[in-house]
Parts: sequence; structure tokens; C-alpha cells
Amino acid sequence: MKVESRNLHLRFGNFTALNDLTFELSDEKIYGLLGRNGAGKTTLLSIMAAFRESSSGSIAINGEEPFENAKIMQQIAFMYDKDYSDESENAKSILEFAERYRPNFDMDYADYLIDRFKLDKKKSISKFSKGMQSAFNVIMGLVARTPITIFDEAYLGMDAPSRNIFYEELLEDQQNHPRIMILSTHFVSEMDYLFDEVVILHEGNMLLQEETDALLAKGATMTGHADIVDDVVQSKQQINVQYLGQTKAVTVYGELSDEETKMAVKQGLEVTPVSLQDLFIHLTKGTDEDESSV
Ligand SMILES: Nc1ncnc2c1ncn2[C@@H]1O[C@H](COP(=O)(O)OP(=O)(O)OP(=O)(O)O)[C@@H](O)[C@H]1O
Repeated sequence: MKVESRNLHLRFGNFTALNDLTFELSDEKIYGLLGRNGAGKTTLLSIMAAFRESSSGSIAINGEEPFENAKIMQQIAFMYDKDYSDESENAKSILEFAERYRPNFDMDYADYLIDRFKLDKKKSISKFSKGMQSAFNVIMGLVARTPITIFDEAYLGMDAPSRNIFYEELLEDQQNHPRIMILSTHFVSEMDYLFDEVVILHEGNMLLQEETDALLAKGATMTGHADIVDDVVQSKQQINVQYLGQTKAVTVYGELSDEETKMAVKQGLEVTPVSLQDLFIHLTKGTDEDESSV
């Protein structure tokens, strides 16, 4: 399975929600799709999942346009924060219906997950609490075992212990049945360990796509006496600056050699890694006064 996007644009009237996106997802791994509110994540995922057509450019799943393509749609599960208030069916009937059109559907795994999330299979979905509906949604996404599985904030209503069960199951099932798994989330610090690769959208543009380890290796915070910090970071891209009296902490982004790190430490600076959440925050910072880094 391969997702290829070439110069993808999506406009809502005069507003460009997605701007010239060119990227590929070609490995069976977990992609974390990050972006601030309104960055375009849901819009992109709905094009990928055949819910929407692009304005121009192309998206291809294994070489085929997904929109109105039944063959491709069967291979993609798009789970989002769905409202089930009008759903009269119970969990059992919905699972049985899904089993009919999902070739890799695993009903035994569904039963196991229904128990693990403590759901009542015979109860109407509309009577489930918000968190139970979310849990049911992630169960549907996992047990379908589609070659492309997308969770767009589908876990929003779940409490922390339930989200933790989801993360455990996701990692184990992904290991046993690898697929292209895309997770869009605002729970960055909680979910960062799940991602093999990170894609960040910013205001409809592709900000970066990179393996998580390689991305994290590009960030470092240098803390120490302001003059020394300034000297060390002057040739680097500085994405955040903080002052604490005479002490200055500058987060840099880019290639940082072992030699440069050693030199910084030798000059008395503390060099610390940057979390994915902090990198994401700093790299997508606005230019407003209230968002400035100092
Ligand atoms: N049907 C629509 N008509 C007009 N504008 C829309 C429509 N759907 C989305 N947009 C706009 O497109 C942009 C991207 O929206 P999208 O829902 O894809 O963002 P997102 O990254 O998923 O945001 P969030 O994290 O807040 O869910 C936003 O500015 C939004 O207002």
C-alpha cells in the first residue's frame, strides 16, 4: 500500500485549506499527523479516505484516485469523533455489518476488545456514554485491519485509562498486522512514543515529514550564561528563547553534531533534548506578540 499526494490543493471558496501538498506514505508504520487547530488535518484525511475530492493536484492510493472508488474505499478505515446519537443499532449489529464488507475483519478480536473496554455489545450505541462511543469507534478501526487505518482524534472522549488500553492494543496489533496507520492528535506528549514517523501540517502547508527519532535528534535546548549561549547558537535556527535572570535557554533546530554538543558542554552549557510536543509548539508558533518566545 502506498499513498502518494502530488501538489494537492483544497479550497473552500476563496480559502485555501490545503496548499500544494506533495508527500508519500509508503511504509506500513504508524504516522503521527500533527497540526494546530485548523491546520488542515481532517480535510487532508477526508480526501485520503475518499470522503472528499481535492480542488486540484492528486492523491493516489496504490496508484488509484480514492474518491468514489469502491475498491480503494474498502481498504481504508477512517475513524473520527463520530456522533452516534441517531444510531439505533447495538454494537453487535454494527460489528456484524462491518464484518460483511471488511475482508480482514476479526470478530474474535472485536469480542476481546469489547470485554477489555467493558462495553455491552447488546446495548444501543446511542445509549453509550461519550467515552464508550469513542472506545467503540477505536475498536471498529482496529478490528477492521484495513491496509490504511486512520484515527482522526477518534479517542477524544476516552478517559486516560481507556486511551492507554487503546495505545497498548494499537502497538500490539500493528506489530502482528502491520498497516499504514495514521493518528491525528492533539495529545502529542501522551502519544509521541507511538509514532514511527511524524507529519506536521501548518496552515494548510506541509511543514515537515520525518522519522520521529531523526526529528527529535534535530532539536536541543542550550542553557547557561546568556553571552555563551548566544555565541554557541548564533549560526543555528533558534525556535525558542527563554530568560531566567542571567541564564538564557535557547532551543535550536537543525543538524547538531556530537562535536558541537561537546563544545557547548565544555563551555559550561547544559544541552538537553526537546520533546516532540515542544518541537511541535515551537515550530508552529505564530508571530503574534502574545505567542512570542521570550
Ligand atoms: N466545509 C468547510 N467550509 C469552509 N471551511 C472549512 C470547511 N471545513 C474546514 N474548513 C476550514 O479548513 C481549515 C482546515 O480545517 P480542518 O478541519 O481540516 O483542520 P484541523 O487541522 O483538522 O483542525 P482541528 O485540529 O481544529 O480539528 C479550517 O480553517 C477550517 O475552518
